[in-house]
Order: sequence, then structure tokens, then C-alpha cells
Amino acid sequence: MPALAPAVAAVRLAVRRALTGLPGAGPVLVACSGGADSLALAAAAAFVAPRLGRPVGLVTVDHALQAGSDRRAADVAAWAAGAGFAPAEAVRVDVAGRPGGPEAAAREARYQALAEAARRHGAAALLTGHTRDDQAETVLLALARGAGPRGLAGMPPRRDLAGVPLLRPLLDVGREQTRKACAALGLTPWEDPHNADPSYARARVRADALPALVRALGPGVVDNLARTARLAAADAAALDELAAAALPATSSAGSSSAVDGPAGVRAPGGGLVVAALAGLAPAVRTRVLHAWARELGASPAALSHRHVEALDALVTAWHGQGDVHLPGGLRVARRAGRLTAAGPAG
Ligand SMILES: Nc1ncnc2c1ncn2[C@@H]1O[C@H](COP(=O)(O)OP(=O)(O)OP(=O)(O)O)[C@@H](O)[C@H]1O
Repeated sequence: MPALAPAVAAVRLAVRRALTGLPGAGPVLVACSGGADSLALAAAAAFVAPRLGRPVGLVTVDHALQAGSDRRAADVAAWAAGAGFAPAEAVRVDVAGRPGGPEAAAREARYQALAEAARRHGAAALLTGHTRDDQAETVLLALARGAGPRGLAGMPPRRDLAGVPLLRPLLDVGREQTRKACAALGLTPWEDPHNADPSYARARVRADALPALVRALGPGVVDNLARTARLAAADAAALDELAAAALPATSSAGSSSAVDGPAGVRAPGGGLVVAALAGLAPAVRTRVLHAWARELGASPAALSHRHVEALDALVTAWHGQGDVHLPGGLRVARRAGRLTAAGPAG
């Protein structure tokens, strides 16, 4: 019997770790583009899941943005059906008319379709093929736009996607490994032209920035950036907990009546107490202000660091400045030692 290729073993081990102890009896569903990362993931899941007594399915999304995308999706689904995945599904999505750039619109449509498929099939989890290299790229992009620890934390290995657990088993596996695994298994990955399109920032990081860093600083850079993500994730989680304790949940979002327990920075009649905010560490205070702005109804996508800085200035650099305008037509004012909010009509 030929020896198992190390790359195949590495991908299988990563998938086994992610699936072991997964609650629920439903199938795990692999989100597969047909690219090397998710193809290697799918092949590993097809090997590992049945050995853990777990059914395995596959969904591929056709964004209908490139000529021949329907054929690629059909090819991936046909391969999956032949390899024993059930379901083995190609889902077409409509990207047009969504907010944001084309990349963001495609991602939103894709995740929506994947979550729907997962719910339809009662999946225990959805698996994506993000690798350590994807994580390193995410950290570099976050650094370049001046993100805080939450952004530097990159992608979590596990998160909730509209009620479905989304797992990323390959975050500790290099992209080189997924290519080698596909080659060892005789699988021919699809090459996404977007990955090489220099109009995308991530493609430029992948093609130019990260290789330049590796040349200048050594091959450990990718691993180290991924480690930064893990360290930043732990710090961000601790700061989030402190902020959540300072801004305890309300009985209903936007209401000012705190549930039983400490009021933290909340003012009894609504709004936040400036003196209490001023006593918080800046990293906790800005999180509290961000969370409060979201609670008021500001959309997370539109809420920027400038909005949070302006709110913070009402606390720490008060000189009688005017109201702070937040996305969604919200206004926040400082009056009588409190930050109070008014809606568009308020
Ligand atoms: N069209 C698609 N259908 C289903 N899943 C997808 C699709 N595109 C991306 N995904 C999922 O999202 C993950 C990340 O995709 P992305 O395109 O950002 O990275 P990638 O490194 O090019 O991945 P891959 O080599 O698997 O295409 C993929 O590994 C896959 O699990």
C-alpha cells in the first residue's frame, strides 16, 4: 500500500480535530468552490466524517458572474455526488442589487445561500476551506487599514452563521498543503480568476505583499501573522467581556431599563453616564460606545472608527461640541452629564 502523503494526512487531521465532539446528528456540509483549499477540505471531510459516524454533504455556489460559472458549479456537484457526498448541490445566487462592492455582494449572497442550504439539510455545521495563508492575508489587510485587536484577530475557527455553526478547520494548514493534498489525491482544482485579479486588494496581498514580506523576513512570517490573529483574538475577547460588563444588557434593545444586576455606565432614565464612561480604560470605553451605537440601531457596516471617536470625544474632549451624527439618522448629545440619543424623528 502506498504511504499516505503528508499533506493529505495533515488536512485529514485538521478536519478530524474540528469534527470530533461536534454536537447534533446532521451532516456536515462542505462549502466548496472547487478551488484547491475547499477541494482538499472536501476530500478530507469525505474520509473523516463517515469514520466519526457523521454524514457529509457538499454545496457549491454559482455566483453567475463569470462565463462558464454554471459549468464549474455543475462539475463540482457532479464530482461530489460521485464521491459519495449527500447532498451534493449547486446553488445559483443573484448577486445584483445588493449593497457594497461586487466582492462584498458576492460574499453576502454566498453566505446567505450556504446558511440556507445548511438549514434545509439540518446540517450540524458548515465547513469552509480558509487556510493559514488566508488568515495571514486577513491580518495584513487589517493592519494596513489600522484595525484594532478585533480586526487583527482575523477569522475565528468557529462562529455562528445565521444559526448554523460555521467551522474553518484549515486555519492552521498552509495553502501549499492543500495544493499538495489535491495533487496526491489526483484532484484537479479550479483556479478562480478573481484570486489573480489585481483589482482586488486581497489578490494583491496574495500575489505581491505577502511574498515580499516572506522574502524580506523569512518563511515564518505567514505562521507568525496567523499567531498574531490568535493572540489578538484572545485579547479582544477579554476586552469584549469587560465592555459587556460595563454595558449590561437591557430588557429590550434600545430600551434604557437594565435587567436585574449592575447598571454599569447606563443612566437610570436612559443614556449613558459620562463620569462612569470617563472612568473606563479607553479600550473598554470605545467598545462600550460602539456596542451602544449598535444597540441604538446604527448598522455595524456603516459604523466607523470616526463615529466612535466622535462619541468618545463627547466624554474625553468635551468643549460644548454639537451632536454626533451616527448612521441611520441617529444623533447623540451630551447633556447634564449624560450621553443621550435621539432617532431621525426625535
Ligand atoms: N463558490 C463557492 N461555493 C461554495 N463555497 C465557496 C465558494 N467560494 C468560496 N467558498 C468557500 O469559502 C472559502 C473561502 O473562499 P475564498 O474564495 O475566499 O478563498 P480561496 O482561498 O480562494 O478558497 P478555495 O481555494 O477553496 O476557492 C472556500 O474555501 C470555500 O469553503
